[in-house]
Amino acid sequence: MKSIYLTGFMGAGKTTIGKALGEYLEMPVFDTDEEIEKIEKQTISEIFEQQGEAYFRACETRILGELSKDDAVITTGGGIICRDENRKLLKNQGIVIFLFASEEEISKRLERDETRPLLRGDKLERIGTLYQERLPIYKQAADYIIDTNGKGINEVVKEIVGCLNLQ
Ligand SMILES: Nc1ncnc2c1ncn2[C@@H]1O[C@H](COP(=O)(O)OP(=O)(O)OP(=O)(O)O)[C@@H](O)[C@H]1O
Ligand SMILES: O=C(O)C1=C[C@@H](O)[C@@H](O)[C@H](O)C1
Ligand SMILES: [Mg+2]
Repeated sequence: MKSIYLTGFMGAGKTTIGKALGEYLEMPVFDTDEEIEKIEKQTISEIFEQQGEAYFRACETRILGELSKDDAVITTGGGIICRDENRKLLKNQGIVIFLFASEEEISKRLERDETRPLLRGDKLERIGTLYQERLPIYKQAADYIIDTNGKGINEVVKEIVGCLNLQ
């Protein structure tokens, strides 16, 4: 089958849900952020600090193109849908599932997380601005939308499996 791509805002649970989904479906899982960290031998924060966001975005597009295998779960970085080129790759390469979580839920999940470079400074304000900018793009780039608000990891996995008729 075509690969399953999980998209969504930082903290939507792409990495967490993707790992559980891959186990459930017995499919390999690739995370674009983790692949970039392996290749660059730096954390995402270090790449942003030392090479800048434009460099990170170029790595992200390259990795997305390289991860065009079938039969895999691919979990993406929160900003992947911002580039037109990436949206085309996603559309052509697989099934795109947008993991929705409300701005309030995202703010709660990321309250104590200091690993996201784009949320430095006033975190709630940064989340608010990026969330409003990106929400329509996630929706537009998605084949399916799964609401994760108030749901546990296994519940979300079951919903994805159900909506793809894979159960
Ligand atoms: N459905 C959920 N309910 C409660 N907490 C969740 C849920 N999904 C994820 N989380 C928690 O939210 C935090 C962020 O999750 P995760 O790192 O998977 O997000 P992400 O979408 O991959 O973010 P990023 O775009 O920054 O990579 C983690 O602490 C995770 O345990
Ligand atoms: O939403 C974003 O733009 C990002 C999300 C993370 O997954 C990382 O890709 C990085 O921190 C940028
Ligand atoms: Mg992630």
